[in-house]
Amino acid sequence: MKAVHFGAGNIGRGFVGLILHRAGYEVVFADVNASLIDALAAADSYVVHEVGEQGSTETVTGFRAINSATHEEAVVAEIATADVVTCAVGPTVLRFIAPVIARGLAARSSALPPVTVMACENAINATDALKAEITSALVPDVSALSRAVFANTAVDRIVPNQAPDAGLDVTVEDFFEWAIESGPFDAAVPDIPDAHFVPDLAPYIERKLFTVNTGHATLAYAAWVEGASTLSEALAVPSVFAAVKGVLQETKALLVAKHEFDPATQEAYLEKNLIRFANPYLTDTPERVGRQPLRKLSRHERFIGPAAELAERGLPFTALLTAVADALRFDPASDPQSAELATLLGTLSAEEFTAQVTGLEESHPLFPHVVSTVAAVQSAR
Ligand SMILES: NC(=O)c1ccc[n+]([C@@H]2O[C@H](COP(=O)([O-])OP(=O)(O)OC[C@H]3O[C@@H](n4cnc5c(N)ncnc54)[C@H](O)[C@@H]3O)[C@@H](O)[C@H]2O)c1
Ligand SMILES: O=P(O)(O)OC[C@@H](O)[C@@H](O)[C@H](O)[C@H](O)CO
Repeated sequence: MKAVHFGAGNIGRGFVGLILHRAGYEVVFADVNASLIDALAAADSYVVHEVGEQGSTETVTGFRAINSATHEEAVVAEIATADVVTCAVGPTVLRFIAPVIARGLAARSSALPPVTVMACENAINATDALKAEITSALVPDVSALSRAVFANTAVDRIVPNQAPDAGLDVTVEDFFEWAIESGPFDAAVPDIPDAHFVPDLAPYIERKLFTVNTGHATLAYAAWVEGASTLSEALAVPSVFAAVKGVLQETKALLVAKHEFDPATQEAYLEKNLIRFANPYLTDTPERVGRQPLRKLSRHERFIGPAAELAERGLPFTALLTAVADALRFDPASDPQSAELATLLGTLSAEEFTAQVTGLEESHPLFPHVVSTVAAVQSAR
């Protein structure tokens, strides 16, 4: 079995590549980072260090690596004969890899079984977004779409940026979860024993994004405001801990009301995540977890997504607004989106900023609350 995986970064090597290798796939990594691809192509193996209470070490072998910027034809040929295509490149990069996948599908023999395509990004229904981009790339002849099965997934494992001297090895937390929707598969689901296949992915992806990622981003932005250099250091500050716990209680209320999760089970889930965020064996930073604040402040993302639904249901969302206020203060020099955010804050009215950045409609019950939050941050600058 062969898998082509776009994005040989933290989650690519430390999660998707590892799990597919364990499942018996030969993994072909495709990435535009020349030094990373050269190192992978020259290596026989890399090591994944799983750290935490259940720490262990695992070696990944049997992979190949192709530079998709300079050797697109080779990636197209691999996709034409692959069993699985995955990606972990970031939601904003899907439109760049889609034309390559489209070409791979067009080159694929219709005699082969369809290839499974799964985007492993932190976004609701990222595979649907990838499929839409692939469709655009195939227009006007979209018949090659029938040579693929597209399945949405929810992936969860904290993989921080790696130490400069780590080489290809990756240090990851010991926890992971990979949920894949089963509906798109007619007969058999792909053979990935560490993944679980579920008929309805929505509760899983929303529980993950609105608990793990909402809490994580709240922690990152509060840590940045606090001047903390690591997330575990910030979480030890009582006011930061309270801010994170506050958003998790609000999103818990939404998840329980919307998906009928058992409240005690959801409480245990959020408590487990507080422990994950404080993992003393991992060094994770506000810069990584807060990266791309404009993406994180968008309509269906980890803050505005749940806050909007809470407002619609008449449930509290004040802790989420406080997290949004902290996000507006995120300004590391390394993050181009935070510079863009600062420019927008300085040039738009609070109403214009709210409409443009969050995508909320003026008539939405959350809109005036976000406007007030933005105005307060603007007047304090
Ligand atoms: N790191 C985590 O803890 C984690 C966990 C779950 C999900 N995710 C999601 O996985 C995705 C990747 O995150 P990451 O932390 O691994 O980031 P990363 O920056 O470590 O890796 C991304 C990789 O994609 C590559 N890339 C960029 N443009 C490309 C292109 N056009 N073609 C091929 N490769 C390209 C980059 O060179 C890089 O190696 C994001 O959507 C993230 O939200 C991350
Ligand atoms: O990858 P992002 O930028 O969407 O979010 C940053 C982190 O919250 C994220 O990478 C988590 O570590 C991951 O989602 C845990 O499963």
